[in-house]
Amino acid sequence: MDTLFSPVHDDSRCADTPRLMRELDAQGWGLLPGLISAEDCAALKALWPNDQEFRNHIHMARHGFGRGEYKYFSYPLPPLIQALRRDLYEILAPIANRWNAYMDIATRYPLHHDDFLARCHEAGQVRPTPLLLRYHEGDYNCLHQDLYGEHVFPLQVVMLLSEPNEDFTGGELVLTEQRPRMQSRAEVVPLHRGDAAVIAVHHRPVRGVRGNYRVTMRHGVSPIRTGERFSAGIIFHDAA
Ligand SMILES: O=C(O)CCC(=O)C(=O)O
Ligand SMILES: [Fe+2]
Repeated sequence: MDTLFSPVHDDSRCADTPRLMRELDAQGWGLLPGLISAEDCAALKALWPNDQEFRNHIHMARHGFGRGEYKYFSYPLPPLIQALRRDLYEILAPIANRWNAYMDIATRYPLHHDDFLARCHEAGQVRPTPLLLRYHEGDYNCLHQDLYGEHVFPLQVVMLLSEPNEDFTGGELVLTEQRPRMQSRAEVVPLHRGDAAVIAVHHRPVRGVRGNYRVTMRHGVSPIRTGERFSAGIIFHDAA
């Protein structure tokens, strides 16, 4: 899985960082097309039955989260997930800091993930949050926010590991945003296998006539109509 490094370190990918920033600022989410290879998608899916890779197995229906399953990885994370979590954090921390400045939130994020994790761990948020998700026909993921304690990194990454219209139909990643005193707006994120979306965890800044204001974001997955859909999530804060 060492090949997993290449996308983030590839120059063409780095050159896309300004585009990612523009997308995030304009809509609260942005794409990282082809972040991981088809082989890496297959390797991640193949981890599903390996219980020693995971700390917890959640059946979403039992908690009212929707229908389908997910598993939180344990430490040490698989090398690909570990590398992506560290490298993507470094790309996203400056954006997160700018967003907090726009939203008048005092918190600033260190530029390296290890330092941010140390902050989480000191506060008792020590459990790893990256996860692998599996959905079958009829499964779905209710709109939610991945908050796991006081410390929150405001951006997260969702990687699609299956190919729409080949491996599954339906099952779209859906984002909603709720603006003060307005009705909610929904958007579908177009992903192919190997693509990732960077999404806001709970808030994003929107420029208004009287300055910036805070919009509440949620994400979920629409029902899978046919087939099997795998995804993986990278959340940068750890859980209490
Ligand atoms: O399956 C998906 O696309 C969404 C997964 C999710 O909720 C997450 O990674 O936090
Ligand atoms: Fe989520």
